Amino acid sequence: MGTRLLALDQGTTSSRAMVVDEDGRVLGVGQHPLACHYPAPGWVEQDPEAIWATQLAAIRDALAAAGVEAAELRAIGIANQRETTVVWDRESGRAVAPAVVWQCRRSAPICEALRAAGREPLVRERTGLVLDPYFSASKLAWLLEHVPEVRRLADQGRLAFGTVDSWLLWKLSGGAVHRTDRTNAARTALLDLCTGRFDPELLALFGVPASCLPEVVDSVGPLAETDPSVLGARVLVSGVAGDQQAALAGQACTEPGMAKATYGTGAFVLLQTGPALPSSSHGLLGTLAWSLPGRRDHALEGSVFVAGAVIQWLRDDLGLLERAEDSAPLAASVPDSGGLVLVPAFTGLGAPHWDPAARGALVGISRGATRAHLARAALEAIAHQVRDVLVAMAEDLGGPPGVLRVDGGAARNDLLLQLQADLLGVPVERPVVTETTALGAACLAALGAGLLPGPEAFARFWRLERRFEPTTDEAERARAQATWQRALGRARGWAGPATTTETDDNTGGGAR
Ligand SMILES: Nc1ncnc2c1ncn2[C@@H]1O[C@H](COP(=O)(O)OP(=O)(O)O)[C@@H](O)[C@H]1O
Ligand SMILES: O=P(O)(O)OC[C@H](O)CO
Repeated sequence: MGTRLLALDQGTTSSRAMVVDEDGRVLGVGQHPLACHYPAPGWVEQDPEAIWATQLAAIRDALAAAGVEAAELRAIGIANQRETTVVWDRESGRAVAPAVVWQCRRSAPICEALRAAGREPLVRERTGLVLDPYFSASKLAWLLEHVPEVRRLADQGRLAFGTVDSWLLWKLSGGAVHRTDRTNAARTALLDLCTGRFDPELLALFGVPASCLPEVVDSVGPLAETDPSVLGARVLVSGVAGDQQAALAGQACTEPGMAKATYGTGAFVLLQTGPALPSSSHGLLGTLAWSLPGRRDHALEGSVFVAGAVIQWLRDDLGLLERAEDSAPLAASVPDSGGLVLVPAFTGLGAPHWDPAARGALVGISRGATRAHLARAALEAIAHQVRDVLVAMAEDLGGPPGVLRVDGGAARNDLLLQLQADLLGVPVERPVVTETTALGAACLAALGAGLLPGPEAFARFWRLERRFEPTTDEAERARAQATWQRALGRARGWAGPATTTETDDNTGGGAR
């Protein structure tokens, strides 16, 4: 039997696992859905034990589908939803609070207080991020402040904090390893992007005790070994990265200037910048692409909080669709959205607007509006949000990337990708394997196990399936953009103080 790698993709809506061979050929997959809970407006939680149980079940299914025993695996790679904050008791190994999901806005008041105290520049300069409840630090601060058991364990030095990669490493290793890869650590708002270490001043700012932190390690190397009681064998974990960074690897965006967009629950655009530390004056994030021994590559990122999730909302909450894939034919049954504009700011707005108080808006409704128009407006909204990020990137870099590589669940939607190319005026390329995140985790695992010479070799796994060419001119794009900006103005600040003034100017400025 040739080399077998196991790639884990622990996402917001499901836990997936994939067995691949040394050429990135998929031999077996497993997938188990994962529930989100919404206990209050703007709050999003998950059960940490369910994260682990669904991931383990997906691993078992993938191994069975591939006809592979754990003992035959050369290595494991992990990609995970980022920022989501898990806390557990080191002694019992038990999670002691719900996982506070990346989309959750509960810690907005903590960020607001720090902003009012003038601390935002410190966070921005040191971490590359903005001061927003999206990132783990304020979520952890909230848990320490509001959950007595979390505080008590922290005071006793028994509290362990981790993003989902740490939680999975802890579980896979039977509690032997409390580590995080540097790309995940870069999303906590506690890591100094320059030194690659947790920063004491940031820890003090958010009131986080150093004793609860995981050890920060590279994205590749001998990161952990599975406990035999978990999979029935000791297996090396040799690659770990946040899912968007893993997708950047799976899309083989290894040269500076190459960009990808992943359309999952949210949409995440990352542009490779190489060893240079990226900075943005248009509301984008500076982040790590991957951390290798002796080399750190970086990326500019624009994070959109609601993308595929708006299709889920149409399906599960409004009952307008039976399946997510029905959105394409339904939207294609009308030539345009009939004037409807949907701004799906259900959990605020991410890049480049950074408005935690924004909420969803549906404007331009006329008597002739149908569910087909709404489905089309939903797809347009995904494409507009990604365009806003690409416009900000073009402003930061002096021009847009020449092509956008796409992946993720919603990238299966041909109409969405054509709308995207038309709004951007840039070709959009979809690879054969759209499970790019898992593929990227496998690439990192292969690199960490010494099977690949360097990231440049990731290109070996990438093959084009379809290219979507733009069919619009600049004037059409400008008109569509102007309408979208007006609708954005209606959504912004909605959940904030009633005095918030509405503005049609939402483009520049970036992070406040
Ligand atoms: N054909 C489709 N058209 C539009 N959206 C889709 C389609 N298929 C799946 N989705 C959306 O994609 C998301 C799932 O993508 P996935 O990459 O699995 O997400 P995640 O990694 O966030 O769990 C869901 O929000 C779903 O609504
Ligand atoms: O699980 P996904 O694909 O929605 O990704 C979530 C992101 O990592 C959040 O930053």
